Amino acid sequence: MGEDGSTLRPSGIASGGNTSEGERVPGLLRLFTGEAPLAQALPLSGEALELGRGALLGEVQDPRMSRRHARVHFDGRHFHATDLGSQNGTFVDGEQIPANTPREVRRVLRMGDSLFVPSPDVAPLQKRGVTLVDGFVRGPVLQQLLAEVTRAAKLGFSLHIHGESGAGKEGVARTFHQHGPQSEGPFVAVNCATIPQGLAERLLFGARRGAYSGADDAEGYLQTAHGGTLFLDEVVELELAVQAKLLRALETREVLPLGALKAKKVEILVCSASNKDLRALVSSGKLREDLYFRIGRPQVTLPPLRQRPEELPLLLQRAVQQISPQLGLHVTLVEACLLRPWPGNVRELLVEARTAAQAALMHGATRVEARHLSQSAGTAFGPAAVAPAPSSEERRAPREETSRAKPVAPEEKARIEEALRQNGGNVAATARALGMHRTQLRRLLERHAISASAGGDSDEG
Ligand SMILES: Nc1ncnc2c1ncn2[C@@H]1O[C@H](COP(=O)(O)OP(=O)(O)OP(=O)(O)O)[C@@H](O)[C@H]1O
Repeated sequence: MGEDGSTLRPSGIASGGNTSEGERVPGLLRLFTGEAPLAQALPLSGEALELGRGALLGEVQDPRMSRRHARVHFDGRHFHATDLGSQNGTFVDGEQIPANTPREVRRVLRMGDSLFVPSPDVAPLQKRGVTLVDGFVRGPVLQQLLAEVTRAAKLGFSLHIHGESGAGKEGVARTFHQHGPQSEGPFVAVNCATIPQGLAERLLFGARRGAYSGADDAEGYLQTAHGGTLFLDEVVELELAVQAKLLRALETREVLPLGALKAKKVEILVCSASNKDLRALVSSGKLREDLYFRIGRPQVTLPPLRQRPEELPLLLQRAVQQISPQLGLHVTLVEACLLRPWPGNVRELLVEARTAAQAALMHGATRVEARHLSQSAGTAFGPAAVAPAPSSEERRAPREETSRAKPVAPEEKARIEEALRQNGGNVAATARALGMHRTQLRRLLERHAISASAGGDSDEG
């Protein structure tokens, strides 16, 4: 696995020398300056940090910051910022604050062209930075999770990945495969939620010619994954009878295709994923307990993008540059994105960033600004019915994020209907255009009582 050139090396300032290994170091993460993503940890030495152009910012200075710009104070739970009479102002969660009046910072602080995110522990960023490996952006949380995944893979275990839709579970599964004992073999990804009912057995286990009228010899996903890794996304969407057959195949390492008399040997590693809590699904009878014991552990939880802000600027930069390598990022775009909850996670962010880049080009801009981002980007689809409840660690919602708690928004419905119309009623294409998974879109269609049949409901494409 190659590491791409643009890794953001960790940088920081001394933390006062009093912290020991494992101790949490509250402070600020400086994630963006000028036009570039950054990975700079600024630990609070004592209770407060005074920020301004000068020594504290290290090598990467910001000419638009005043020499004494703002003070940030941590009271043990919350961060507060006070503007010290700066020339260009201090913005807390998107709003300019008056000078000499402390304001709680929930998510992001803007000074000059720099963005700072408060964090109860800046040590992970200081140690690990943000890396780019095979096009996959990895912040400190993801790096730690992948280290765990790699250990499970090397031991030849199964792995279950829990996380919201679009958070990057497939990328994690690929890392699992690449570090496993069968990395030379195929990686076969199957989204169980999109397998039409009644076809699951044939698609998973294959069929022999004549098994049913018109049946030809066909390999199933399990045979295709022989010698490699089978990634079962949304595994709980399989019917119980199919779950039983899957378990049998995994236990006996043999597959019996439909209509076949003789079983075929298969050697596969299994990685599964779900955005739901598997234990709860076992309790409610939707997942077989014995299958849970076979594939549900060990489990890793991939946090949603809103809990991994370190990755966001680099993800944005890459998405924008796919549209045009000449386009830069404006600080207001990154700030707006850091303020939104992104219920569709990385998938949604990438789609919206590309759309914003196109809008910027249409306006003849050289940098993508917040005004090029669609208003509903990153906000409209929450709280996703499928999203796990926010953990106690989850940062408190800033002003923009309150839209997540609102009941179904009418503009959400209008946006889905418009996207469906533009895509001729094709659910798969519409989901792609909206930056979400088909399953997520289907749930929203149900929630809003929208029929996809207007333009022909098809999953093709
Ligand atoms: N860290 C990342 N760096 C770059 N791209 C990413 C990253 N995480 C996810 N992506 C991209 O975001 C999109 C969604 O990721 P992925 O399909 O892995 O999500 P998922 O969690 O499996 O979603 P679902 O459960 O809906 O299938 C993909 O295009 C993927 O390449």
